[in-house]
Amino acid sequence: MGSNQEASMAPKAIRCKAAICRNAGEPLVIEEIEVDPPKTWEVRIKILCTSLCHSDVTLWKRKLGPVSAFPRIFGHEAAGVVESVGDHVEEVKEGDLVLPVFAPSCGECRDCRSTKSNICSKFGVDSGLIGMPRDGTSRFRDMKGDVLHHFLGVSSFTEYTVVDVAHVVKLSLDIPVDKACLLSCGISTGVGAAWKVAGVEEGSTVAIFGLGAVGLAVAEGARLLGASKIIGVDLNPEKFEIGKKFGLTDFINPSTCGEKSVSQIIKEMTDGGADYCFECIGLASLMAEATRSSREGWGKTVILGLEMHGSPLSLNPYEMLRGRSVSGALIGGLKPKSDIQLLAKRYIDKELNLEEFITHEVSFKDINKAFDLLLQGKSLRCMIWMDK
Ligand SMILES: NC(=O)c1ccc[n+]([C@@H]2O[C@H](COP(=O)([O-])OP(=O)(O)OC[C@H]3O[C@@H](n4cnc5c(N)ncnc54)[C@H](O)[C@@H]3O)[C@@H](O)[C@H]2O)c1
Ligand SMILES: [Zn+2]
Ligand SMILES: [Zn+2]
Repeated sequence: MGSNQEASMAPKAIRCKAAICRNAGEPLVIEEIEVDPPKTWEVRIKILCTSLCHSDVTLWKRKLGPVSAFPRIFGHEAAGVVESVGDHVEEVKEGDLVLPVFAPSCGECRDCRSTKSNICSKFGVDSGLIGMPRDGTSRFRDMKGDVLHHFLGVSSFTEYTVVDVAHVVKLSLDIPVDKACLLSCGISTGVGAAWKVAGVEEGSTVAIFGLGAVGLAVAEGARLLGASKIIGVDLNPEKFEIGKKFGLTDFINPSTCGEKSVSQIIKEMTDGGADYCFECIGLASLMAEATRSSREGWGKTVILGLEMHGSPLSLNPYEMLRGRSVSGALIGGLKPKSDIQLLAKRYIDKELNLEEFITHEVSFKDINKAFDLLLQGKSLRCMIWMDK
């Protein structure tokens, strides 16, 4: 084939619509942008649907620091199809259903080869935080030619995005795309934390601080693993009714506890403290309270919340000496490329409840409504459809 023909077949930049955040905390603006072709090891994805996770909101609000960069394309929970691939990409091809995920896996580093870790040490924790993970540059430009920053290796609030193949999970086409989308972050985080990080056992007691999609996915995971008591803690009383669909058996509203602390009440309800506690809000004070709610001897607390204010966690060492442990996890300790496929299968097999997490749907042009709904505590996940 002549070089002219080859050049004409090579993927070109695409013009499409994206929801851009120009300044921290400001509503997103739908603008036309240009998305570069995928470079070596990269995949260009046509996003079909995306949803809003609280981590988007926390970092959308943040004005300063290394994770803050504007203008930016947020979004990291999505499903799409491969539009084109760069050199060396063999794992996926045009037309495949894929999830872009914020947690990378190279498949070769010490962590990727170990069953004990899901934190790829080749790419590190900040992979793709504001630019492409291998060279730090952007594949997005606005119509003035100015660079738009990436977000968490994904940037899904755009009709087309480019991600590194390390951030791609391939799924079979038999899962509906909106259910698949949920598995790209929040629901995998919660279910994975109960399953892989805590290892919840049959008959055990569980306490969950924060009943958003992540907290309720912990409940769903604990329900599937046979927990006997699943206590939810949330300031929003409406979360008890909805939580029952995911196996919640008890509810505590911290604002109506009177003299007693939440940990005291949990200890009374569980004969000494819950076997497994989870923090799914993002407040250091509640991470400590969750730890105090866990049982002496073997109680384990799993931190999932992204601390909203960057505050440090303060624990009483005497309480820790009495046999408690604390750990944290990204994306529920899952190995994204293999474990998310297992969760998709459990949905197909009608075991894992995904439907009830989608409480609202909006078209892409109304993306700011998804922010309002989450901030008002009305939605679990609002599905944002690109073609509606
Ligand atoms: N570790 C990970 O890999 C990972 C992945 C996804 C999300 N997250 C984090 O998990 C957390 C939850 O995300 P989400 O999308 O479910 O959020 P969400 O906003 O849907 O849910 C948060 C819940 O916490 C409740 N809440 C807020 N303040 C409270 C308080 N002081 N006391 C009791 N309840 C309170 C709210 O009413 C709400 O129900 C966030 O911090 C998010 O950044 C972490
Ligand atoms: Zn998320
Ligand atoms: Zn790796």
